Amino acid sequence: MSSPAFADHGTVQAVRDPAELAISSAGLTKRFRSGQVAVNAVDLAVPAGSVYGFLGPNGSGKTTTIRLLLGLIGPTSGSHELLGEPMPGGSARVLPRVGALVEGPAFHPYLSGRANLRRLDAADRTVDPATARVRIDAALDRVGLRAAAEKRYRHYSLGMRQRLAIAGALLRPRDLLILDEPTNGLDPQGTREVRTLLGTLAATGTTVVLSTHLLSEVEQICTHVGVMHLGNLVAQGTLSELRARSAARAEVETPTPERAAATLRVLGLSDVSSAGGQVSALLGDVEPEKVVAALVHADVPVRGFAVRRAGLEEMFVQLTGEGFDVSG
Ligand SMILES: Nc1ncnc2c1ncn2[C@@H]1O[C@H](COP(=O)(O)OP(=O)(O)OP(=O)(O)O)[C@@H](O)[C@H]1O
Repeated sequence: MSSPAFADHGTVQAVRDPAELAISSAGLTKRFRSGQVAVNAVDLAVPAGSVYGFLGPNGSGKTTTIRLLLGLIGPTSGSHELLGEPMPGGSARVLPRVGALVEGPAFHPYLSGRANLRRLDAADRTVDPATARVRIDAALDRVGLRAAAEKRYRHYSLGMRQRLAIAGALLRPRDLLILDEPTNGLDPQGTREVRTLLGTLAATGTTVVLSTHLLSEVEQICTHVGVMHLGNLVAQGTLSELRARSAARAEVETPTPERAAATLRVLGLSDVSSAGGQVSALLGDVEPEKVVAALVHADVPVRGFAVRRAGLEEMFVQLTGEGFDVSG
């Protein structure tokens, strides 16, 4: 399976076999009546079998995109496919294979986890009530709640509550799970529980898409990432592709920063900045050894020289102009 190339402004550059994509969209756009464009020409490419982190600051359009994908709202323009089926035409065939957690299900606090799932299962008219117990037990097993199944929901920890919500989405076998901020509001223990669960689900071949505003979450559990900013998909691909794309900077430590900065500019380096005894600039296509030679040639005393690649966090800041919450 080939990997998608990074898109500079929301376009997927590599042409992929659509059959390998669990989700693909072309020009998906949502303009609300207020005139606000919440999702702007988004071309998603979510490879089958991936754990795809849909990353962006609050208000960047993640939830609206997920609602569009699930057909909960219609697009202003653009199209998309889920599991190879065009939507909304293929809804009846494809939606039973898609589990989603957008607004968590309303669980009854005084009922047990099992009884809550029973109610949820009974609301699905398309399944055979005679096999409910098997389905519910299997879902409880998958989220590790079998032993706590008879406990009342109100006695569940936050992590257990979220795992029960995921169990609700797993009452049928699913090929694709779409989860909106599944760890939002959880304590560290609950967050760990849910992340571990998502890893387990992915290991069984289910494609998992989760939206998050936490870069660390993407780094810990995702294979792929799509970055949203102001309704635009500003980058998409594997984590290693994103890392490889991050810009390299040359850093020079010198007692003559002004002369060093001038030399770097002459060589064609951009974004030259100087602070203290340190001069830094984007390398671009210039080879580091050429930079060192030019500095020596210009009689710049070089006390230290390093080439540093921006970390993912710095890169996201460059892409979105915003810091990401790196905790969690
Ligand atoms: N029904 C609506 N009508 C008008 N504007 C909306 C509607 N729903 C969302 N928006 C606006 O669209 C933008 C994107 O919102 P969205 O909820 O998709 O972002 P998000 O990335 O999921 O953020 P969050 O994590 O805060 O939910 C926001 O500015 C929001 O105010």
